[in-house]
Amino acid sequence: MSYDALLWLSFGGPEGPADVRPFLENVTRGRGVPPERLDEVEKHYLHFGGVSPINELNRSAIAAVEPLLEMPIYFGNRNWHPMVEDTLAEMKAAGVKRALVFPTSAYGGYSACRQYDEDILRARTAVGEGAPELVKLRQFFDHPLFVDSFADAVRAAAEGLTEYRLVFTAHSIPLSADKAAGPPEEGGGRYSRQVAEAARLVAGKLGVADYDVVWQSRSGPPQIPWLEPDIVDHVEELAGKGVPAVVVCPIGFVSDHLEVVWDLDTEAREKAEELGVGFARAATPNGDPRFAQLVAELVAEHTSGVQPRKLSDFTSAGCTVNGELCAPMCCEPARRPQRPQTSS
Ligand SMILES: CC1=C(CCC(=O)O)c2cc3nc(cc4[nH]c(cc5[nH]c(cc1n2)c(C)c5CCC(=O)O)c(CCC(=O)O)c4C)C(CCC(=O)O)=C3C
Ligand SMILES: [Fe+2]
Repeated sequence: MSYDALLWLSFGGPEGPADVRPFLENVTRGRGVPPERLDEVEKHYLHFGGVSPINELNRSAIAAVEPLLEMPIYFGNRNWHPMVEDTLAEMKAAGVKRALVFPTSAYGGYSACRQYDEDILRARTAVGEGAPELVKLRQFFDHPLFVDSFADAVRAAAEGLTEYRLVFTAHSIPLSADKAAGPPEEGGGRYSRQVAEAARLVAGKLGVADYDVVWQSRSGPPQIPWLEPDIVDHVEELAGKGVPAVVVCPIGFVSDHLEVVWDLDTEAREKAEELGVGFARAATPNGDPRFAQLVAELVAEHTSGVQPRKLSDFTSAGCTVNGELCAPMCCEPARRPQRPQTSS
């Protein structure tokens, strides 16, 4: 099959203080995130001048992939400019008929996979007649280039530390969302099981037998259970056990965006320093040439019949056409809690 372009589809982030609130409104529309949490998260963004690193990181990763492909790369986001519907309109105007889509998330689950299908659907609906056909690339949490990149990043972060605990972290999601992750017949938990598998593969590369998998960046009302433990609580627990240092590997993310530089480099690091625990954070793959190779290889699976490389036994998933689901009822969005109506 031939393709005219690659659409790089990401989350998006604000590029100035005035963008922060409207960006957060876009992210949380209809999701039952309490306003207090939004106020809190707004402060995290304003702490960095209202600029998330995510758009720049995507632009530099795209620049690294461009020389490896024989097709142009377009950049579009779910929550902030360039918005994917505008990008798709531009693609149509440029004569693109069929494109591959690289979503900047390695995992399954509603937020990590299915929501990108919804973005594809939304963009194609907005563009209407003549919208390019969009084929999404598969999940890559178990690709050897992804695993190797993280393994080397942990090695580099741990340099000089003689004794440390290796801690993997990924974005928390509600337990109900994790239960609904994957097709129902699989029994749920596709997101948390894939995160655990990626951690196992990286630890295996490093020859580390004992490590932890924890979660970060939870939001939503406190009465709703999310994946635990939280990274900051976990640092506290390790300190209580006398662990001298932690090396944190953000296995759930591909770039050093705000959830990484705030929740890990700021909050978790401050907690570690307060408790006298050494703290080092492994880099995410974004700046590693192997990440560019990974994207090029996922593309080549479609354009030149390259055999998919994967290190786990998980069923390959995520690759669908025009925002279709991977399977019936796959990664159903969890029912959002009803918020009491406030009159204004
Ligand atoms: C699984 C997952 C990933 C990894 C997969 C992927 O990478 O796609 C991810 C990535 C990201 N999450 C990000 C930012 C935010 N996520 C939020 C809220 C939420 N995330 C969730 C899940 C995930 N999120 C969930 C279940 C919520 C609750 C609301 C809802 O049910 O949808 C909120 C709202 C405020 C808050 O409550 O924190 C913000 C601002 C940024 C951009 C950072 C930047 O700007 O640099 C990135 C890459
Ligand atoms: Fe998020």
